[in-house]
Amino acid sequence: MISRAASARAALLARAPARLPSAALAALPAVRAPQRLMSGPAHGGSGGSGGSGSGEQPKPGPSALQLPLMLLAGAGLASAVYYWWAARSPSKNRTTGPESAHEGGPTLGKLAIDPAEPGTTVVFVLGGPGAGKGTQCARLVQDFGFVHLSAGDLLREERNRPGSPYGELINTYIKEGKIVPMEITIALLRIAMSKSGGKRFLVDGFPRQMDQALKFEELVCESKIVLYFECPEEEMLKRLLKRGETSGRVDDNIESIRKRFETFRDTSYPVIEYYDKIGKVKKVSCLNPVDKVYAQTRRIFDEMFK
Ligand SMILES: Nc1ncnc2c1ncn2[C@@H]1O[C@H](COP(=O)(O)OP(=O)(O)O)[C@@H](O)[C@H]1O
Ligand SMILES: O=c1ccn([C@@H]2O[C@H](COP(=O)(O)OP(=O)(O)O)[C@@H](O)[C@H]2O)c(=O)[nH]1
Repeated sequence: MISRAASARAALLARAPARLPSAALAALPAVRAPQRLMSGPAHGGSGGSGGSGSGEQPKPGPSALQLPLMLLAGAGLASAVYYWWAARSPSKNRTTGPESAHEGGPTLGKLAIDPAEPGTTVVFVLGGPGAGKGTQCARLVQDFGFVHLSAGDLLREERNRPGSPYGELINTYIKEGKIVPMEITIALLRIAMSKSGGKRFLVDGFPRQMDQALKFEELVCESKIVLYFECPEEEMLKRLLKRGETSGRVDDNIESIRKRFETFRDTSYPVIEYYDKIGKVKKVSCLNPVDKVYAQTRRIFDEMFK
């Protein structure tokens, strides 16, 4: 089992995109704690992730020339955070900044990525865009007392935070269906985990890329299982276009949806394959009404977490 896992991991890493280029470290802002943590079905039973569309502040789109420059700048900035972060790491499992993460509120630049408390349970909730991850998570929160953390919601909150230097970058990545550099997402997740005070987490929509999975598990916590909501693209497309009628999300439109599907196929699905090879994936078909999907999901949680 271990050697199969190791070889699967090596193969996937070989397919992972190259690291971002290095750049100078910029001064980094305070990260506000997300509002929906403990019970707030971040996605809402009917609106799903679209719920996070409230407060959506579409920004003027970049021109064709600006876009690659913004992506490059964003990548460089995030990369700088990563290298700074890695360079200061005194041990493999713990990365500590020069000052306390709690000094004057957590900041990305000063953030200490502490491992999660012993006894913490993390379930990664994966599936294509619009499969129904958020909808099912909201039900699980009610019945099993998990804290629901949607990585997408956390990124949208950070994007909307006045003064965030990541706002434009996050917005561009989301609109383009690309994956925001993991340094930002892992930091936001870790802050949300510690602020929640909880011990059991549904980490929804993350990891979307193999290196994110490995880094999160190295720094924060191993996942207990991976709940995979399987859904054909045509069904997800229908659901997303419907959600787009009210979500106000910058990416619930046909152009962005196509790009998100491509990213899911090429970059995120391999994460599911990796966890499947090591026996961690629990697959649920989403091609049924919400209640029926939930009945199957619930059975898995009854067995594992009751
Ligand atoms: N089983 C289902 N059948 C029909 N519609 C669904 C189902 N599950 C979710 N939806 C709807 O599809 C859309 C996407 O669901 P959501 O939970 O937001 O997906 P995700 O979090 O995976 O993007 C929402 O509008 C939601 O109400
Ligand atoms: O770990 C994550 C989670 C989300 N996203 C970005 O946020 C978007 C929306 O993700 P979310 O999970 O909210 O929505 P879904 O695509 O599942 O409907 C994605 O397409 C990515 O651009 C990201 O970069 N990293």
